[in-house]
Amino acid sequence: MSQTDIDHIKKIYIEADLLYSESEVEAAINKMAADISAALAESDPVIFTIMNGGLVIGGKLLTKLNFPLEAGYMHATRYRNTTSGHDLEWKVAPMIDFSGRPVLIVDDILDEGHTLAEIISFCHQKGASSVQTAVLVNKLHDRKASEDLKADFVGLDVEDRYIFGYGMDYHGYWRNAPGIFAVKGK
Ligand SMILES: O=P(O)(O)OC[C@H]1O[C@H](OP(=O)(O)OP(=O)(O)O)[C@H](O)[C@@H]1O
Ligand code: HPA
Repeated sequence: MSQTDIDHIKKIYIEADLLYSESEVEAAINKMAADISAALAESDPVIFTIMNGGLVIGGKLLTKLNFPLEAGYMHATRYRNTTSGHDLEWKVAPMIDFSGRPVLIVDDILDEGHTLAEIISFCHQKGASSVQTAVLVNKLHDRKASEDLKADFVGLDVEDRYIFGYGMDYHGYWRNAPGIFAVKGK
């Protein structure tokens, strides 16, 4: 990246609005972990993190789930480091056989929901006994892929703006931002 581009990326962070501080996000993750444990502890689930955005929430959740489970990842992308969605592109399929087992999909954000809807249908096709979803953030708007599309476990609701931090990127950057931020003017 050129210096001008990096300067732009720095400016995005400096000017962004903080929606949830690190401690607020951590509290939400603790609550998600407790709810997931209560629901899944006895069911021998397979937990798949969706890369790349799920990287932070997947890792943070896993060590708080104190019961037997298998963990893996899938990589699918719809935004490809831009700020608007396209068709879903599969990059890495799951490597753990989950047929006949409950699956929990973990991702950073449920925005329009096309990504989760496709992944849920893929897991059913491949024989999961049940498919549940956990997202750190649900974006509030009326553009969901279908009206009844909701995640089973949600950390926080966010307003209808472009957000980054805790795994969510702005043009590939700031997945590492320690809080949930909204881009100024977006
Ligand atoms: O609800 P949707 O409108 O489908 O958007 C949500 C998806 O978009 C992001 O992934 P992205 O395609 O940006 O890839 P990334 O995980 O590599 O950032 C995010 O991680 C979700 O998987
Ligand atoms: O608001 C967003 N931020 C980052 N990644 C995303 N993927 C879908 N929506 C978003």
